[in-house]
Amino acid sequence: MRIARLKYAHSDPLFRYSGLNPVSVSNNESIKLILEEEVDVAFVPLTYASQHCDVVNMVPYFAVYSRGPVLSARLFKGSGKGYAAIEDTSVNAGVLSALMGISFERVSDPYEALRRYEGVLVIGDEALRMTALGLPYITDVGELWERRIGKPLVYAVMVARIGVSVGELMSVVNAIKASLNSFMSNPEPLIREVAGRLNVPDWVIRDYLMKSIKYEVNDDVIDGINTELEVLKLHKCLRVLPRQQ
Ligand SMILES: C=C(O[C@@H]1C=C(C(=O)O)C=C[C@H]1O)C(=O)O
Repeated sequence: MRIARLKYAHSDPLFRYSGLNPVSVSNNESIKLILEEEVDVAFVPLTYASQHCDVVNMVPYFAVYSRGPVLSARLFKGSGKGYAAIEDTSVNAGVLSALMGISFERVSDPYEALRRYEGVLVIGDEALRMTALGLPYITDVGELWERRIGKPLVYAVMVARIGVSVGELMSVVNAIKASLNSFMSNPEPLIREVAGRLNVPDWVIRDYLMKSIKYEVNDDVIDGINTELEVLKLHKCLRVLPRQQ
C-alpha cells in the first residue's frame, strides 16, 4: 500500500518505528495525493476528509488530536492590525473563525506577519519553535477548544480510499500500532531526535509528544469529531470503517 504521513513532528511516533515507508507531506498536499490516487492511505486534516467523504473512509484506530493546550497551534501576538494564518491550516483556522469570529489573510512568512497583524495563526513545527522561544500568544487553539467545547480536538484523521483491501489496511494499522508502542516504551531517543531536528529544547518535544498530542481513537474521539464537524459547519458524511475484532 502507498501511504502518506503528515510531515509535522506530531506524526513521528506513528511512523518512526513502523517499518513503513510513507511519503511525508503537508496538510494541504495530503488530500491531493489521495484524490490523485497516488496513495491509498493517509493522515489528512479532518476538514478535507469530510469534504471528500465520497472518496475516503475514516480508519478508526489512530488520529492526531489534543485535550487541552496543544503547543503547536497558536494565535501569536503581533503588533499590527487584523489576523493572518499560515497557508497549511484549515482545522485550526476554522476553529478560531468559529470560536472567536475572526477571519484570516494568508501569509507565508509568520515572523514578518507578526509586524503587520495583531494575531498570526501558526501551526506545526514552526509553531513549536515559536512556543520554545516563548513568543507571546493570544490563544492556544487546543486550550481554547478544551475550555469552550470540552471534547477532543481532532486535527487529522487516518483515511483510506474507498475500496482498498481491508487486510492490507490492517497490516498498516498494526505497523503504526507497533511504532507507537515502541515510542511509548522508550520515548527519550525519539524526543531527542525530534528536538535536535527542530532545534528546540527536549522538554518542548517531551511535553508535546507525551502530553499534548494524542493518537488513540475511542468513542469520545468519534463524538468529538461529530461535534467538531458541527462547530466548523462541515458535512457529517464521513463514514467510519468498522473496527476489526
Ligand atoms: C496540531 C497540529 O495539527 C495539524 C494542523 C492542521 C490544521 O490546522 O489544519 C491539520 C492537521 C494537523 O497536521 C499542528 O500541526 O500543529
